[in-house]
Amino acid sequence: MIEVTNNIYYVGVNDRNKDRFEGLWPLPNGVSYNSFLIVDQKICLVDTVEVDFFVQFMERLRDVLGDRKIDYLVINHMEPDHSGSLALFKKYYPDIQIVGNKKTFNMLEGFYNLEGSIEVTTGSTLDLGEHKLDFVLTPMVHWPETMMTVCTNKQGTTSVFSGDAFGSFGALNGGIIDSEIDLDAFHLETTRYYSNIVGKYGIPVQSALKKLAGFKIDYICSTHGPVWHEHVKDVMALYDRLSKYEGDKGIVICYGTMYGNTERMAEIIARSASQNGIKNIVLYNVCKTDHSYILRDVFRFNGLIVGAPTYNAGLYHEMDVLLAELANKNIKNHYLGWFGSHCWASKAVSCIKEWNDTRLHFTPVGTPVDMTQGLSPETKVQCEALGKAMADKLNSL
Ligand SMILES: Cc1cc2nc3c(=O)[nH]c(=O)nc-3n(C[C@H](O)[C@H](O)[C@H](O)COP(=O)(O)O)c2cc1C
Repeated sequence: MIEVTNNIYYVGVNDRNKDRFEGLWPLPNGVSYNSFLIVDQKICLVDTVEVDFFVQFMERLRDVLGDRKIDYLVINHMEPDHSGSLALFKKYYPDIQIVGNKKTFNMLEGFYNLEGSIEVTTGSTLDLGEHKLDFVLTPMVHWPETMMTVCTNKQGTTSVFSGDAFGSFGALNGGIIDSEIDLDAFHLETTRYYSNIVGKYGIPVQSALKKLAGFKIDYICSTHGPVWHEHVKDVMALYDRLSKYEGDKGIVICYGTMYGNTERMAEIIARSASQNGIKNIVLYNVCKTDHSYILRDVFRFNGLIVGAPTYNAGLYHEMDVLLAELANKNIKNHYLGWFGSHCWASKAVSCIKEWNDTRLHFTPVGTPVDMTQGLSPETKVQCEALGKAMADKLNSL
């Protein structure tokens, strides 16, 4: 039995089997599906878990409750990694009252042919006895029906059940609350989770943070990763910065290459940026590093330089994929330089420019470098100039 605080129990599970979250994002350290149980005069469960883990989930519930019934199930988020157990769960607890908003109930019917019981909106409350629940609708963080449930007990301790917001990749290996865990592994994974899953929705995240500002929060209980207690302020500050797309000073240099010529350009650009005062520089081969890590670092740092060869009269397609993913995130406040290579008829450099003009809208920096065949002294000078231009720009901010 895992008590988070004052009769709020952790009843989540760990998934160390799945390779990729949403079929897309690698899970080298697994992921947790968190669910919480508030035991009071009325008993309330907040969210469920992925259906594959239903047996462990039921064991955790029974551990806390034995055969007592559950009065309410609050659904903060309908994504199937949290709602997948619902149809089965309802068979074990047929009298449970399902609490959600109008959009939750629409999805509940569509996904599982189930009916909601208590419809809430921002400002609605539910009294459990010693605990009171306040509901806060937070649409598009990161689905339309997403909401948060703020639970305050009579001693004044406030826990926010935040849905996917403030979540992290990584299974919970014994420790549940941040104070029980060495967080080194979770810092970057919280940012990778944010940038890949929530990153497109900076404006809704900002409006959710404003709604939460009225509460003095002691615990943030997300649906993935650690419960935040000692680091509530830090994780909220992180969300504030990331949702404003405010990266730290630094450059992500990302390239595609078949035979190493374009990579050589990237190395020269990186060295020049370093010599001109930039300390945070990361270099990625777009075919080698999973894009989720590149996206994460584009959110962490405000400069991006991309380069790729011309391929069949177009852009080397793995770079096309990355640029499409970046464009989907509506990233603002970022700077872009670019370069490319070709053998007989250049296309890559103009394709990258077109991506930026039409979809990315990063602020262009420096003069793009277009290399023919191999590295010449002139190309080397141009690459150095591009690295310097980005460094100068970021240093001037
Ligand atoms: C399958 C294939 C298709 C290519 N298509 C073109 C092309 O359409 N136009 C061109 O100028 N070069 C083309 N190239 C040549 C490369 O763009 C050029 O050699 C580039 O510098 C390779 O960069 P790398 O050494 O970083 O892989 C092609 C090369 C390959 C292997």
